[in-house]
Amino acid sequence: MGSIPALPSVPTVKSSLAPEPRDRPAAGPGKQNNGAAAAPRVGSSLSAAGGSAGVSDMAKKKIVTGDAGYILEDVPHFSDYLPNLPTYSNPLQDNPSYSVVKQYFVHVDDTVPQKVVVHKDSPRGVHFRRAGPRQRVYFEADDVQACIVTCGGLCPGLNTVIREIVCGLYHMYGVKRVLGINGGYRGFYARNTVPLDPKIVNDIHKRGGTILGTSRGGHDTKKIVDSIQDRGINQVYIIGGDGTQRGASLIFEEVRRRGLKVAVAGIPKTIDNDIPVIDKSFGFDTAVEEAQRAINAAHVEAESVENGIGLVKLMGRNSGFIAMYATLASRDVDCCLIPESPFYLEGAGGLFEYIEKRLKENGHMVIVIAEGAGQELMSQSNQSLDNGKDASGNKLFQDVGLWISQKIKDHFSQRGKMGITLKYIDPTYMIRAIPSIASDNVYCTLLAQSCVHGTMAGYTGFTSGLVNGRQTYIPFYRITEKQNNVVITDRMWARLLSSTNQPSFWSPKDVIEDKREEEPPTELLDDRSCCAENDLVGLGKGTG
Ligand SMILES: Nc1ncnc2c1ncn2[C@@H]1O[C@H](COP(=O)(O)OP(=O)(O)O)[C@@H](O)[C@H]1O
Ligand SMILES: O=P(O)(O)OC[C@H]1O[C@](O)(COP(=O)(O)O)[C@@H](O)[C@@H]1O
Ligand SMILES: [Mg+2]
Repeated sequence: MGSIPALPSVPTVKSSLAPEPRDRPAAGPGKQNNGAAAAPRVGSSLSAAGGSAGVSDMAKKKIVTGDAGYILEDVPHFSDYLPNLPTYSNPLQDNPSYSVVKQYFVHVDDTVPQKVVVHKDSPRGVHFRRAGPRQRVYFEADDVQACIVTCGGLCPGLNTVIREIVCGLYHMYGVKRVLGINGGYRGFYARNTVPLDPKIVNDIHKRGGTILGTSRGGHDTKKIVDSIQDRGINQVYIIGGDGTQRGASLIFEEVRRRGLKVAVAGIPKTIDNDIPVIDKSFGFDTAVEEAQRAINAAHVEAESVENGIGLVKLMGRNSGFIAMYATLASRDVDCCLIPESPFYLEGAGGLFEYIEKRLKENGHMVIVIAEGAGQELMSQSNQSLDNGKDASGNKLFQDVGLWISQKIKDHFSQRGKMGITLKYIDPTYMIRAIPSIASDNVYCTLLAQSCVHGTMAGYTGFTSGLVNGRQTYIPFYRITEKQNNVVITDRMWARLLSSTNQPSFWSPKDVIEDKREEEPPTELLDDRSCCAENDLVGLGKGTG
């Protein structure tokens, strides 16, 4: 964490766990009731945020420390760089739907722990600011000009998030002016905008894709912030994955450098579930559900012929979560191959040996492979193949499904080997393009509403995300500094191995080396207990 200089003006205060009274008086003139002031000890680390690409020294960490090793990785707030802004009472307190809710406003000291499994003497550890409505807001409804942009690859639920931002702003805060930015980041400066209101977005959650369009590449910070200024935009909602959040961080820094009262907020999107810290990304459950259809088809094809093999490729560039969860859910899969678990084809303990064994035992088998699996094997066997990068700089992969199908066919066509029939199914874009299922729709709604509450309350430079079942505000650098990957020395991968009976392709020595991992990844289903009062009970949580 490095040394955290204490700010002399902020007294050391013990956190109170008492709920914030509903009728707590408004902050007086010149005071902002934004939560940061109640923090025990606040520091600002001057180190580059996480050192990740695209995040400069300006992205200062806002760290608050407290007793017993408590650390709050806080998010920026207008009051950090725009002193004495006026605040207003939250219109939700007069909203008939919400005004009856007991303790509707989030207590200024509420934070959410990153780790919920602790030992008696372990430090309290890292926390994130709890998301939700605050008593005081930094915008009057008529002054808000919001905009929404979607970037990167498609993901089920994008339209739901758009819908719920528009409806949340409109119905909860009375905000009427919301613009859609067309075609991703480059839309800020190269395309026309579209006005959005609850009527226009009413049915869009039933459609796949994004009504705003999306793109890769085209992030030009200066042009984007110029456009934000020219259009009088003061709330920017950016929906996208790791690359998008890096871009959002740069926009936030430039906005702050120019001293603009513009809230920049991200909503994490990735079908691959490769974003760290958060419990899971929206659209993931939909993807796992839809993958079942492809796996079922592969299974039907395989079991209908002698020595049938059904092979399904699923998305997952660097993280094999979809493949792992689709496999665990299906129970028809005999082998799951993911980028995090290197495998080999020939010889003892290799894939070919396992296929032969499985076919002899069962007469057919199903293999699921994530698109990023086996890339090193492919480049070894054909070193000249380099597919280059996409417009965002993401490495483009060769089709591992086609490659491995051919390898398996070649192997079993050798003299003396058993004859096989292999059917290869690539449902990847079909999975990505469908509308989100019900549970993802609820999740999208909470993410969008949390984001709206945060920007209205003057927070900026944050991503809204679910941490241990609670909605939180997470600083951009925590989202972009690393990737969420399947940890193959965790219980979840062991569960998969025991359900498929596939070889681990690992020697005990490899496993010992991998145990040097510092921090466990976020997992959708793990052994963490689920508290009854969770913001989203049951979502992504199971007993394992
Ligand atoms: N390091 C970066 N700095 C600024 N913008 C970035 C960066 N990486 C990606 N972007 C922009 O974010 C958008 C989406 O990125 P991409 O990697 O394609 O998808 P995702 O956000 O889903 O990971 C693109 O418009 C791209 O230009
Ligand atoms: O063909 P495209 O649209 O460039 O995207 C393919 C990639 O997009 C993904 O769905 C992930 O996209 P993001 O990084 O945008 O979330 C990968 O699974 C896949 O490799
Ligand atoms: Mg990405």
